[in-house]
Amino acid sequence: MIKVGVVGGTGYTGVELLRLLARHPGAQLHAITSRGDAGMPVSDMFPSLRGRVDLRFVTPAEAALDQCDVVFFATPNGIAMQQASDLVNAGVRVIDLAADFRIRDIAEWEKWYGMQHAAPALVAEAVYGLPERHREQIRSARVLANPGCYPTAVQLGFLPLIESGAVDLSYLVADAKSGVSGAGRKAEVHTLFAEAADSFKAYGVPGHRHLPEIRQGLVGMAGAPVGLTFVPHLTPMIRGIHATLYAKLTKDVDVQALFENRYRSEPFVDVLPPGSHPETRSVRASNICRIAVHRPQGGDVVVVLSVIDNLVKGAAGQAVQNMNIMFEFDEMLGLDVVPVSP
Ligand SMILES: NC(=O)C1=CN([C@@H]2O[C@H](COP(=O)(O)OP(=O)(O)OC[C@H]3O[C@@H](n4cnc5c(N)ncnc54)[C@H](OP(=O)(O)O)[C@@H]3O)[C@@H](O)[C@H]2O)C=CC1
Ligand SMILES: CC(=O)N[C@@H](CCC(=O)OP(=O)(O)O)C(=O)O
Repeated sequence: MIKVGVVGGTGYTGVELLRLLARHPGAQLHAITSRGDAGMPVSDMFPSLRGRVDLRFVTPAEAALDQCDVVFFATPNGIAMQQASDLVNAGVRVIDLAADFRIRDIAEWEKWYGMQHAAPALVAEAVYGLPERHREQIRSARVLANPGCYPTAVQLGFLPLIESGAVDLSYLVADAKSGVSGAGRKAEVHTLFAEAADSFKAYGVPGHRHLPEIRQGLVGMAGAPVGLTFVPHLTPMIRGIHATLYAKLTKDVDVQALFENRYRSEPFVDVLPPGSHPETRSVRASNICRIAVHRPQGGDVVVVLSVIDNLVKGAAGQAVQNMNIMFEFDEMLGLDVVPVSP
């Protein structure tokens, strides 16, 4: 049984971690932090966890995180980088759900995140936790950079095409839509019901902070520069990401077979039969990414549809999947959840 700490247990990804960890047979919750709600029983804030989590929130200072085997940071960007060195030096493994360790180029990270990086040396050793690509490195990671939600859906959708050299790397398009929980639980005007419901909009078109993360991943797959256009949208749903990806084929390949072969042994990627159109609700509350691949009218444009639950495969579920790999548990332990439908 490993001892687990969660920093930021009152946020959307934090409570999703608690939901998954509470039923994980190899993990014991040791401390769950909140600065604003320290002292409150976790199950008072989240009645869904009554009988499952009997801890109270504690402040990060009270949490004795150095007693843990692993600490998850479900905090805003810029928090984990301040505490990770001390934890790693105390023998604690760190899984950051924020972006502090995702971008290898420190100057690039500082440009997009608007702050100075506090732990550049740890960025150099951190492992990017997309298991479908980096499973071997994840096993021994001391600092694990859990991928962003959009980057997970987009990279899994492009991966077979780019690895096989089947597409024109100079013109890749990712048109992605997210539910409102992607913006977190903190109060903000643009996520108010009257602002976000019954409406639909793009944002971040000139540049979103997930652009450099996705580009870094695609360049790693290709071993060459890529030209990527990424446009995120906010949709009036709570959970889910739907990424529609476009690329131009440079050779005549059976794209269905390409995807099926690449993901045949992946427990959390489901390649749907030809002609399918995956819905976000088909992955709701699960760690599954469902993918369909099309060549409309048999042309040379390939269209990939990739759906995930942003809070699960896009955050807490992938983080638990990474924990399972790091601690040599079965990769599906605690994650064999049937999606909720409708
Ligand atoms: N929502 C999503 O779909 C996804 C989110 N992420 C990333 O995961 C992280 C968490 O996101 P989300 O759960 O949505 O965020 P929320 O805003 O919902 O929650 C943030 C949590 O962090 C705590 N917190 C805030 N500031 C600090 C601090 N300075 N020190 C310690 N704890 C702090 C808050 O509690 P308190 O203030 O009481 O301490 C709260 O529990 C973010 O970096 C986000 O970008 C990644 C993928 C998807
Ligand atoms: C709908 C919405 O606002 N989504 C967030 C992205 C989700 C997120 O929290 O980003 P990370 O995965 O990098 O942590 C945004 O666009 O900023």
